[in-house]
Amino acid sequence: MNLTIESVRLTPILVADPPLLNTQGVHQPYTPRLIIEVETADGITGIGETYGDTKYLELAQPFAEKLKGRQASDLNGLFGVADEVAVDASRVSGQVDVGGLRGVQTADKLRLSVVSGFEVACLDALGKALGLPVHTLLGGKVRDAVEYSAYLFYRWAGHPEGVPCEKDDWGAAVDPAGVVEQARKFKERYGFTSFKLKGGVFAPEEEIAAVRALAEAFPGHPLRLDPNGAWSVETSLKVAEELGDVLEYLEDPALGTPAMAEVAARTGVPLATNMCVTTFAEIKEAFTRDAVQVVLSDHHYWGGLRNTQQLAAICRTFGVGVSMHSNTHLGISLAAMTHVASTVPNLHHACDSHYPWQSEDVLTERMTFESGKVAVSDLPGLGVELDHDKLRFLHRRWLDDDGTLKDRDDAAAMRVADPDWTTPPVPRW
Ligand SMILES: O=C([O-])C(=O)C[C@H](O)[C@@H](O)C(=O)[O-]
Ligand SMILES: [Mg+2]
Repeated sequence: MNLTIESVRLTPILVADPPLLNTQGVHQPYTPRLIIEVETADGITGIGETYGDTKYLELAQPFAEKLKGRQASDLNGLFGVADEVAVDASRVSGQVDVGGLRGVQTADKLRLSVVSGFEVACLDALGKALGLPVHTLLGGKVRDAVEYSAYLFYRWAGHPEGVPCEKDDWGAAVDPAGVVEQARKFKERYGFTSFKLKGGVFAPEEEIAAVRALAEAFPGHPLRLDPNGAWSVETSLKVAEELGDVLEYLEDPALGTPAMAEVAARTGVPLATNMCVTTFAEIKEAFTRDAVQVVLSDHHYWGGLRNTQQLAAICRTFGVGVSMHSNTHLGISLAAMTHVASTVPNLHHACDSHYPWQSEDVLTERMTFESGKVAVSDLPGLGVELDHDKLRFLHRRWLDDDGTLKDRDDAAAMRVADPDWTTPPVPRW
């Protein structure tokens, strides 16, 4: 068996995205992703997926070059390769990432976000070469299916008039009734039994009313609310008090570890985060201050599936819960998330996934949810197959774009509807 990497193909694409609202604006009609193909000397191809914005592409190109001639099995070596790739300082502000709402932006995190796509592709190739599923390469699954939660968003029925986009049948959700209706559709279509509402969009009272309406419509179902740090400590505490009886956890009510620690000290409602613990360096302060009770891992920016396992082990050591965060992603990443989640013993909360919002994919067969769960594949590698025609079609869309959509910008998308829109200050309420 020859696992030498002979070629690496990088294909940036634009995929349709609905008008999902968050505290910074609204999703653009198309969002960038990068599809990675790693081919071994034996002609085996492994696939991976990660963020597709320019700053990731800039790193992925030199990274891909350095990978040629290395072994697909040399997963630890990927981090050394990443260290050799220079990050343009202007790409990392050290501030919270405005495009993706996933915490501070650092050069290391950018590198890890690229490493993760290659690590998944190498694991897929390795699994196919050995005839083993990715979960076996990760030490073996401890469950046969992984549970996901319905990721509810306030949204418009469609993108603003005149904006080229794909249509969908979800309808608008801008009030409690709309949110409940959306949750019903999620339950009907995918069988989800826990619900997360993306908040920070409307005033807290309106979002409290929406979560109350969900609790009435779905009694006993786990509920979460995530305003992406849009609230002050006092507002966070007020929401926690009003919704404490129905929330499984409150996600990033306030921005940053000090504010989260203050909220956590004064409420019994568990706090989850994908904003203040997003790198290994951030763990110590957050855990010693008891600022968070659940960390939402994300293999994309934590640096891959094995780093996700390491994060889970640290959480287990400190008695902190673990689950999964999601940005817009396609089926390759859902497959990767499912493999790693199946190996984490202490994963006791349903994971987030944007996948139901994505009408387009690059797989020959879409991933499916049964009773809110994705079955863990036992096929070699990730157990999914790339559809090259679909990939070409979505790449063509990326090539044809004039640059407006090549970098995610929720504020710019919002300005199409509201020309005066600027990213709100934090805390917003
Ligand atoms: O905090 C979170 O769960 C996210 O940031 C997930 C996504 O980025 C979501 O907020 C979005 O895409 O608008
Ligand atoms: Mg979040």
